[in-house]
Amino acid sequence: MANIKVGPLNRGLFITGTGTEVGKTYVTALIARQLVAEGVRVGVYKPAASGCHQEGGTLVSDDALVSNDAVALWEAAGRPLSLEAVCPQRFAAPLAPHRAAREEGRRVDAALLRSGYDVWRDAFDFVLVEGAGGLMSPLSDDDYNADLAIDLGLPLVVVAANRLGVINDTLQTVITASVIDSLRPGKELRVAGVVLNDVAPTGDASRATNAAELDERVGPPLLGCVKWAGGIDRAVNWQAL
Ligand SMILES: Nc1ncnc2c1ncn2[C@@H]1O[C@H](COP(=O)(O)OP(=O)(O)OP(=O)(O)O)[C@@H](O)[C@H]1O
Ligand SMILES: C[C@H](N)[C@H](N)CCCCCC(=O)O
Ligand SMILES: [Mg+2]
Repeated sequence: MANIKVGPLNRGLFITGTGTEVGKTYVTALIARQLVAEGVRVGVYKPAASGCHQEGGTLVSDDALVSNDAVALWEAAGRPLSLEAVCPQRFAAPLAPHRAAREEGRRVDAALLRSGYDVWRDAFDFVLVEGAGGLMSPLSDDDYNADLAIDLGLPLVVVAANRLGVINDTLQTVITASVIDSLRPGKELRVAGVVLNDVAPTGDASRATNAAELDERVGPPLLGCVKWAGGIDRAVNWQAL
């Protein structure tokens, strides 16, 4: 009997990006809706969100704070569990979460960043985790997004904004992931692929060639391209990445 090598069960993806406002939420919601349509029980997790708004009344605690990202992910996944479970740590200032927390005299709870994933991992077929900002954006006082992705053991999908500069931005992110052991000895991060996303209805001349450039220059596959207000332009088996 050939010894069948069973690889680690890929139970989810960590969605990072070439930065903030590149379409991580938009693309993650597209993936969630596709998986739901395929009958997959999808979990969605936004470990920490900043730039949250308050729902009515005065801001008495972060209970009143709502993350638009969390709402978009929760709706796309069919309203699993609760918004609180989707995003347990919410802050108001449009800053990196650790800074937004400090503005409120609080700290991002590094342990909760990790433990908040458990309920999703244990109860759902596949979990989509959206980071905050890019791979080396701080999450807590002691964590970058990369640190959480390492500890959750999930492969990365890099959402890249389809505009001039995307080649550098994407290569920087992908190369950083590939050499993460130089920052975190003994650790590794795998980039499952890149999604090129139109972040505006119209764009610059580079839009015509960015996909071909990334295909040629970036090691991990270009999984798909997303037009403004569109879907992913090809079939992707997200669970097999
Ligand atoms: N392909 C697209 N079509 C239509 N709207 C888009 C598309 N990509 C992004 N957007 C919109 O652009 C804005 C920024 O996108 P999004 O919120 O997904 O970025 P993000 O990377 O998740 O940002 P953050 O770092 O704050 O989480 C949002 O209003 C989003 O709905
Ligand atoms: C507020 C914003 N929309 C994001 N949620 C947070 C982006 C943090 C970026 C930090 C950095 O890399 O400079
Ligand atoms: Mg987002």
